[in-house]
Amino acid sequence: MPNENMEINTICADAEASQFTLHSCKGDEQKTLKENVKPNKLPKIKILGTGGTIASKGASSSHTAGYHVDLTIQELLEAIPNISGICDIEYEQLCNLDSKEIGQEALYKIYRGVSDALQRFDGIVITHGTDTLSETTFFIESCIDSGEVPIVFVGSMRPSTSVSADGPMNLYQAICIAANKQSRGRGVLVSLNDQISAGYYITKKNANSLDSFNVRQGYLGNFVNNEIHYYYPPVKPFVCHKFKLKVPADAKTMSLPNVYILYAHQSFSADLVEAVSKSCDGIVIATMGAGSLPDEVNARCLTLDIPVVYSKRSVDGMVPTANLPTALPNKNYNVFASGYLNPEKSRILLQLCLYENYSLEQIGEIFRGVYGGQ
Ligand SMILES: NC(=O)C[C@H](N)C(=O)O
Repeated sequence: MPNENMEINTICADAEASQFTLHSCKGDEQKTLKENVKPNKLPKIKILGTGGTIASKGASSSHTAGYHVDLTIQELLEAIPNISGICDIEYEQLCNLDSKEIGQEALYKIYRGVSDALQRFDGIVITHGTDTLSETTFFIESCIDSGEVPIVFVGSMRPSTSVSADGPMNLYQAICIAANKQSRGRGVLVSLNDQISAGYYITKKNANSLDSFNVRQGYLGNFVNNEIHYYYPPVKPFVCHKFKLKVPADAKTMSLPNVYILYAHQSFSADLVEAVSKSCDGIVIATMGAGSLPDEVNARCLTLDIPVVYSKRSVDGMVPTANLPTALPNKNYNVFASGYLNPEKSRILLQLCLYENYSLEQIGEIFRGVYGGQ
């Protein structure tokens, strides 16, 4: 349960000194205590390690590519400023992978790790590679109702061995964010490069820069010099459909249906789409513009027996339903627009719909929900 008694406001420029003020939230008796006065109860934060660049080492301090995952979550925690005045932590290594290797088994471990921690902790922090971070955040936001407990994902763009490695500061900030009362009720968050973002919307936009995550709907707040500034009151994306992942409690993994992503381009082939459709349960297409595909591809998609989601190559913007092809007579309509979702998030949403055995009609409703329930 969230800690009702304590609100933490960090006020000191010197993080090492850990001079935090602790405000008792009980009625009128608002007291300000220095960190050396032992608080009764600090927020309890669970930290789950999964790997990524944040847990990587390179060949030398000037290398920012070609590194490998080599650090445990304990070693990562040893490299950050003192947090003993902020929260009590417990940590666990779920896996230690570059995020390109995260498949259903690792994703399920993260899901289980978060679900278990929700019962006993006030906040959860997950270290994760940035390449597929937005897929995991979208999956967790779609499958877990976290109530008041913030779930904060964090990664880094530089390996731990590089000059000006960003990992330790990002991790420190993520823990502060998870422990902060203002973060309650905000669902899945991402802490990276001093920004706090919404896990549902966030997307990796730059393959190299420290400011790699930045999307229009994404930023919720800022972390500066130990201060956390949210721009809005607690909010979760109201377009997010919550799925109940029905997996037996003793299962080691889940088995989501196969959904493939195809990237459209000039001369994009209808035969390719049809050939792929024979070996999967659904297709997502990164269309040109806002749902544009050659007429022949549109016509072929409508004849398939599996759902096809039209997403987009462009990082920003959306695919409106008005750009979908017109239904064939006497054939169930199997083509859906992804709205604001990029291809990889559309893939997860379609996988979850298929896992639930939703009908084409229900899948249509879920995807229309992405626009805000139109
Ligand atoms: N910056 C990173 O974390 C990239 C890394 N390849 C990963 O996703 O694990």
